[in-house]
Amino acid sequence: MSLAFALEKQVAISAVLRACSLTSAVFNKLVKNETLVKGDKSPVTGEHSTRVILASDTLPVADYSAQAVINVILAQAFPSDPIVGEEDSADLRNDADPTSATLRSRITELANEALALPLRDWEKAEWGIGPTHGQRTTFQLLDAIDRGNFSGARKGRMWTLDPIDGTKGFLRGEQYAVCLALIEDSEVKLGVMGCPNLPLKAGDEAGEKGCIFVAVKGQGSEQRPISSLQDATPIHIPTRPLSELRTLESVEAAHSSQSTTGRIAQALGITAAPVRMDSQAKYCSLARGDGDIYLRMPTGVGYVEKIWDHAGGSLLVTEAGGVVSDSRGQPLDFGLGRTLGENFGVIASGKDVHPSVLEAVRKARAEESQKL
Ligand SMILES: Nc1ncnc2c1ncn2[C@@H]1O[C@H](COP(=O)(O)O)[C@@H](OP(=O)(O)O)[C@H]1O
Ligand SMILES: [Mg+2]
Ligand SMILES: [Mg+2]
Ligand SMILES: [Mg+2]
Repeated sequence: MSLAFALEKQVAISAVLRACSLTSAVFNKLVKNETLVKGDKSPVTGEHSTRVILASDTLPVADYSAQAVINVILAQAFPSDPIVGEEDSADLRNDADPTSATLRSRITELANEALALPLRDWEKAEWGIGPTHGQRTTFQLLDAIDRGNFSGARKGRMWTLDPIDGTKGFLRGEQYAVCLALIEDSEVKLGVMGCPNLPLKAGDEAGEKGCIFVAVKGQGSEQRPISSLQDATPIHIPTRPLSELRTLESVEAAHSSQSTTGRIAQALGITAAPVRMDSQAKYCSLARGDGDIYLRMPTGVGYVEKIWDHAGGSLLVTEAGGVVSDSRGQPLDFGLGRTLGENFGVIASGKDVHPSVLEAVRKARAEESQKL
C-alpha cells in the first residue's frame, strides 16, 4: 500500500526541482552580469544595454517563470486543484509598459527550458514512464501563472506557492527557497522547499550546495541533495541545553523587529549572535538543527504574513519534532485566505524550549511597553 500523498510528493519534488534549475540559471545568466555591470560602473551601451534591461527585471523574470513552471506541472497532475500563488500576470499583460513584451519572451524561453529538462532516473523509477511536459506558448504560460489566483479557503484542498521566497537573498546570491505546499481543510499536509544555495551540511560553504526539504503530515521530514534526489535523509530537531541555543531571523530588518528579537534572546540567556538568513531556509535550518529558535517579530507597521511564506516551512519543523506558533502562542491559521490574517509574527523551535521562548516574548514585550 502506498503512503498517503505519495503522488503529490513526487509531483511537488519534480516541480520544485525544475523551478530551482530555472532560478539558478537566471542567477548565473543575469543577476551576476548585472552585478558586474553595476560593480565596475562601465558605460552601459551596446550588448550591455540589453543585459541591463533583462537584468534589472531579473526579480520578476525568475519569480514569474518559476511560478509558471510549477503551475503547469501541478495543472497537468492535479487539474482541479486550486493554487494560492504569490505572483500574477497582470503587469506582464500591460502593453503600455515597454518592458512587458521583453519580459514575456524571456519568461517563455526560461519556463520552456525548465519544462523540457529530461526526467531524472529517480523520477523514472518512481513514475515508470513519467510525465513529459510539452512546450507552452507565452499566453498559456501567463494563464498558468494566473492559476495561482485562488483566494484560499477554510475547507477543501489547495496548493500554495512561493516561486522565490527571499527574493532579496536571491539577488544577493545568498539564501532563497522555492516553496510549495499542499493544504487540506486548513491543515498543511505536504511541504517541499528547494534551497539551491544552502550547503548540504550547515556552514560548509566550500562543500556541495543545493537541498530539497520535504515533509508529509504524519510521515516526518527529510532532506535530499538536489544532485541526487533518491538520497533522502530524515531530519530531526536536536535537544540542546538552553545556554547553547542560537536564534534564526530575517536578514531584512523590515521583516522582523531585530530589537525585539534581541530582547527575547537576552531574556533566554542566549549570548550567541543571531543567525540571519533569508527565506524559509530558516525553517529548513531549524528542522535539521543548524539553528534552534526562529523568531519573526512584527515590526509594528501592520504587515500581515502570507500563507506561502510559512506553509511548507511550518510543516517541516513540526514533522521534525518542533512547534510553530505565532508570537502569542496561537497556531498559524491557514484557512483564512491568502494571509495569516489572525496571526502576529512567528515563533518556531524544538518542543522543549517553545514554552520558554513564549515566556521570553512576553517579557520582551513588557519591557518594550514600559519604554513607550
Ligand atoms: N514588512 C514585512 N514584514 C514581514 N514580512 C515581509 C514584509 N515585507 C515582505 N515580507 C515577506 O518576507 C518574505 C521574506 O522573508 P524573510 O525575511 O524571512 O526572507 C518575503 O517573501 P518574498 O521574498 O517571497 O517576497 C515577503 O513575503
Ligand atoms: Mg516569500
Ligand atoms: Mg516570493
Ligand atoms: Mg515577493
